[in-house]
Amino acid sequence: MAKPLIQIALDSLDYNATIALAETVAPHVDIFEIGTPCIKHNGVNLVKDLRARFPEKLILVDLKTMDAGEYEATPFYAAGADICTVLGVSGLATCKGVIKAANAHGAEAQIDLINVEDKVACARATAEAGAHIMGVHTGLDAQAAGHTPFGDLSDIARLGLNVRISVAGGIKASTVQDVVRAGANIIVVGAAIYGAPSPADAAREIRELVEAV
Ligand SMILES: O=C(CO)[C@H](O)[C@H](O)COP(=O)(O)O
Repeated sequence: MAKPLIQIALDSLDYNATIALAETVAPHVDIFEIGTPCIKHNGVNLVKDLRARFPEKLILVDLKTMDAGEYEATPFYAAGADICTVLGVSGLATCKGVIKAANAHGAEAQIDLINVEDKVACARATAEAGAHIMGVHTGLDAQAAGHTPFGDLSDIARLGLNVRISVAGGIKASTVQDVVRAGANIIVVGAAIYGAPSPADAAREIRELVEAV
């Protein structure tokens, strides 16, 4: 199996700090995630800027779309996004809209299972509808309440769906190898990199741990 990809969550609101962090960690990551607060704050021009600066990297725009899937996602794919996210709780019609926009641009749609009651049913239905990536995600507020994505990751991985699995939610050096072993294809790391004394060293350590599994 291919080595999992490493995704840095760029979760700052500050435009220049976002670019600077991307430059710092670029040698150690595969995907730049423009986090939801960041894309809301900075808009589509940040996608164009990152695309121009890093033509070799994948760019995920964490839109967390809730309605009007095709309409909302299309300009972000047109600006250079490789992946946009849509909320599983939005329902199948909205997910299908983002999948359609992704396919029109030769790109991918990721279903974010955050706060979905029946994650297995949602994953099955959206995979059947052509979703490319299933995002197992414990959000920042749920993390603060003590939740982790590990149980959900096992539930989704064992379905054997024809999608890649992304996992996010407080992943750090001490847990990254467990999520690789549990079947994650894309590992999202935010605070454990950008909150570290040296984000470059933290990203390098994550890469080395993933490669060592
Ligand atoms: O999408 C997000 C919050 O909704 C975060 O970007 C994601 O959870 C990764 O960050 P962290 O590793 O700090 O949890």
